[in-house]
Amino acid sequence: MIVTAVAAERDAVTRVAPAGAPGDVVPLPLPGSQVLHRVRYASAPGAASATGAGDVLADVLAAGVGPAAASCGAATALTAAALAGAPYDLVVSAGIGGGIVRTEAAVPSSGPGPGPGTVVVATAVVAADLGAEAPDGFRPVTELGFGTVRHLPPEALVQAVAMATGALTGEVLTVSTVTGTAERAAELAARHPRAAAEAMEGFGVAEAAAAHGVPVLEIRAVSNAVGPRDRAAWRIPEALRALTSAFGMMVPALGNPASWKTVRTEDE
Ligand SMILES: O=C(O)c1cccc(C(=O)CC[C@H]2O[C@@H](n3cnc4c(=O)[nH]cnc43)[C@H](O)[C@@H]2O)c1
Repeated sequence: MIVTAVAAERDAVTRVAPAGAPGDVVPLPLPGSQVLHRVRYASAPGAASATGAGDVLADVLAAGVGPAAASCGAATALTAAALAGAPYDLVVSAGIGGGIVRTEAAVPSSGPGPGPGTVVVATAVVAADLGAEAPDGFRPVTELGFGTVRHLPPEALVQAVAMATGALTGEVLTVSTVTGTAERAAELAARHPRAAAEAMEGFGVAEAAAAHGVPVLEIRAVSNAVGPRDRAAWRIPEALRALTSAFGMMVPALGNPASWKTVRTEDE
C-alpha cells in the first residue's frame, strides 16, 4: 500500500502503472469516505508483462495532510486488508517534501544534494516535533517515558530502492508544522544531523504499519528547501515528475517480500 497526502501525489505514483493507462486504476471504497486506487506496476520499467508474473499490485490512498490523517487512513486500509484476508506486505509513505540542504546529511547514490526534483529514501522515519518544550530545549516523547519517535525501514530495501532510483538516502523528519524560519531549520538540523528531508506524514504512516507488523518505507521528492517560508519557490510539478519517475524505477527493485520482514524501531 502507498499512502500520499493529496490526490496530485497519488496520481503521480499511479501514473506509471501499468504503462500509464488511467483506465486500469480500480477504485476500492474503504469503510468511511476514503477510496483506494488499486494499480498494477509492471515488473520491468515500461513493460507490462503478458502474464502479469512478477508484477506488483498496489493500493494507493490520498489520506490527507499531516501525521494524524495519514495514520488514520493507513490504519483503516491496513485493517480492511487484514479483515479481507489479504494483508499488505509493505506500506510506503510517498509524496513531495522539503529538502534539508546540508551535504553531510545524506549519502548520495548519485546526483547533487537534495534540491528540487531530488528523491530521498528514508533510512529512518522520525517524529521531529513529538515531545515537550522545556526551557533548556526540546525533549522527545521517548525522554518523557512514552512510545517511540523513530521507525526504521528495512535497510536492504532502502538501499535497493535508492540504487534503482538514484535517490539519496537520509532520515526523513515528520513535522506537524512546515518549517518556515531559518532558526527552526537550524534547530531541526542540529537535533537531526542525518536528516535529508522534512514532510508531514511519514511517522503517522509508520505508526500504523508498525501496529500491523508491516514494514514501512518513505520516499520523498523534494519540492522546496527547508527554511524561511517562500511558497512561490516550491517546485511542485518538478517534484511530482520525479516521484513518478522514481516509482517507475523502484518497483522492479522491491524483490521478495520475505526480505522486508524485519520491522525495527529504535528510540533516540
Ligand atoms: O498545489 C499543488 O498542486 C500540490 C500538489 C501536490 C502537493 C501539494 C502539497 O502542498 C502537499 C503538502 C505536502 O507536502 C509535503 N511538504 C512539502 N514540502 C514540505 C516542507 O518543506 N515541510 C513539510 N512538508 C512538506 C508535506 O508532506 C505535505 O503533506 C500541493
